[in-house]
Amino acid sequence: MSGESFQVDLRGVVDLLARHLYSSPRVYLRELLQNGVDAITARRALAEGAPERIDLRPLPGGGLEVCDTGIGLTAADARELLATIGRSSKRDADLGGGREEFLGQFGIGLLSAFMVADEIDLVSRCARPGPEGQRSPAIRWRGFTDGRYELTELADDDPAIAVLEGAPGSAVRLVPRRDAEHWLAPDMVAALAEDFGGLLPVDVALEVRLDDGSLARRRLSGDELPWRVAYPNDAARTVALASYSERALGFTPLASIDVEIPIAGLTGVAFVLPAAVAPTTVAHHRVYLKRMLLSSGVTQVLPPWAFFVRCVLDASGLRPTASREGLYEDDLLLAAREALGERVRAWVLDTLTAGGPVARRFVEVHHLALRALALVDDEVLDLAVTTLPFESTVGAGTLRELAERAGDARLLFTRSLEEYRRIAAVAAHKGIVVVNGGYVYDADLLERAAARHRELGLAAAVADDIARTLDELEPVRELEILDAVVALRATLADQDCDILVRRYDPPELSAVLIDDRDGEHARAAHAEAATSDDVWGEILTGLTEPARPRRLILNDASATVRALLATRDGDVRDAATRSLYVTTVLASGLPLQTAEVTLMNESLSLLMERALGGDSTSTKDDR
Ligand SMILES: Nc1ncnc2c1ncn2[C@@H]1O[C@H](COP(=O)(O)OP(=O)(O)OP(=O)(O)O)[C@@H](O)[C@H]1O
Repeated sequence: MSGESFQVDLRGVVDLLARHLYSSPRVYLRELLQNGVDAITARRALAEGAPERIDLRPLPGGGLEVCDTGIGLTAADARELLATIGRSSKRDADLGGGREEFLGQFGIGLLSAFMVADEIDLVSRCARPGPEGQRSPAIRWRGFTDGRYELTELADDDPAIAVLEGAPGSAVRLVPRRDAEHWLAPDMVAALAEDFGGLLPVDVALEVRLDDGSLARRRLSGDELPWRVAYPNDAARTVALASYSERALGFTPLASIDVEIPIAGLTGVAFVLPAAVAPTTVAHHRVYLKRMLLSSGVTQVLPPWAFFVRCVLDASGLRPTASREGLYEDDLLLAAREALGERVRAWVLDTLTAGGPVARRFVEVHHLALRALALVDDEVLDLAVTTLPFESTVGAGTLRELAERAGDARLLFTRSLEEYRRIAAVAAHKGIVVVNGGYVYDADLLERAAARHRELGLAAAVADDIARTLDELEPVRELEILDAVVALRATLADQDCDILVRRYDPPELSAVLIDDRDGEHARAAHAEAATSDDVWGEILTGLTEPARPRRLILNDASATVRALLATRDGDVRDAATRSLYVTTVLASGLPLQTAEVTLMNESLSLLMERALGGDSTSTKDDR
């Protein structure tokens, strides 16, 4: 069998890797810094005290030179490593992954420079001595976008060597590509270097020309990880971390949570957002790998429920993807994500258990997050019962507080906002405690709380719960309005809605609607009524028969309803009944059908005609 190699069109590969792998040309600087840092790491493995410096030098004509005090390259290295795409000195041949101490591993990083440069010109001298102990000769390697390269060994008197200042190391010079000059401008270089390399442990500096013409180094890196700095006390640390969050993330945190996951070589801080965000928000975290910024948009380090924190992390054990803009989804990342989630969760539990101002503020701002978490986490649910506020007919309160208010009675909850609206006004006046379960997560949360905390006496409200809030009329009054009720029922028969009259508070409320389209509640109430012989049974029977899906329950305490029941004008009575029906449907939060809108318009027209027709002349006369 004869082995043949792929024929590769270099121009295509260079273009593909340089321009389609990375999301922005800005990463060119990160790749150059990374090569410098790795070269320095390799050199320090040879000679402990070797200098650790990277100089960024803007060139006249718009180019940029990046000089490092690293291991350097021999001509053979350059031929093998720089001129072979995908070849890296930093890969672990046995394990396939990148070697622990280095940032790079794929052997493609240098190509990213072609996003901003037409030519990469590298001068280098290897720190490793030759076979006879002699100093390695300096080399010059020039690579072009079309895949050509030139490699020369430099004579000791070659002026190109001057840049190395007689020491080992490398100088990479970029000749700007047309239209990409701004990526190489000094301010841009400083901003990129600070963003990517601000936390690097090596000395990265930009060369700047001072007013007197002399050159100076503006240091851009070397900061200790902010969470690793030794502060005089906890308060000073809190202030420093808060101000770091302002600079790096753009907000003053409500709290900060230290995180450490040894298996991933990970340390950092999770900052709690000071304001609420939608639960659908995808959280972006700032992740460093071996203190080089991977990306400020990493989404994979926390579980989705932790949308209320933003992390700044540094990890040595996690692996980057080839574009180095995200993390490779391996078992270690999975374990790290779980551990980080656990850490944030533990903070939530500790904070809520301890109480105090941070806990109060957290519940106030991030109650949605807490509800989301309580849905999937029993321990958080237990705490939520005593910390999370719910809206109810007796005001806002935690479930524990509301259960106390309900006393021996059941603590009811509705599964939707509409249901709550329908039931709330009447229940409030009766002192019945009903919790609004209509907001995001709440219905499911209340169901879970009801099942896990039976001591709360929490139960979903059904139609007969509403029935219990309404008083029967005196028999005399029943008789009095009998004919009127029959007429009213006839009016709404074509709406498939029954009419009943009860007396309840508040008197301003003319009617409530029981909407029981699936009929389940009605059947349950009916069955209950059939087996009970007390007065409730009768009321329930009254409410559930005939079993039309909707029942409009008029309030005999309302002046409007009393007037309606008393009127002898059939047209007005019909129109008023229909418009009362439609407004009650609306007030219940139910959608209006086209037929109902028509009904409303016709009824209102008639009522207005009657009202205006009677008044128009007298109004004039009154003036
Ligand atoms: N400044 C430098 N000093 C010494 N060697 C270098 C330098 N820059 C590049 N090299 C060598 O060239 C090789 C290829 O570099 P390149 O940036 O393309 O890939 P890499 O850093 O190995 O991996 P990655 O694709 O993950 O960045 C490196 O492995 C390294 O051996």
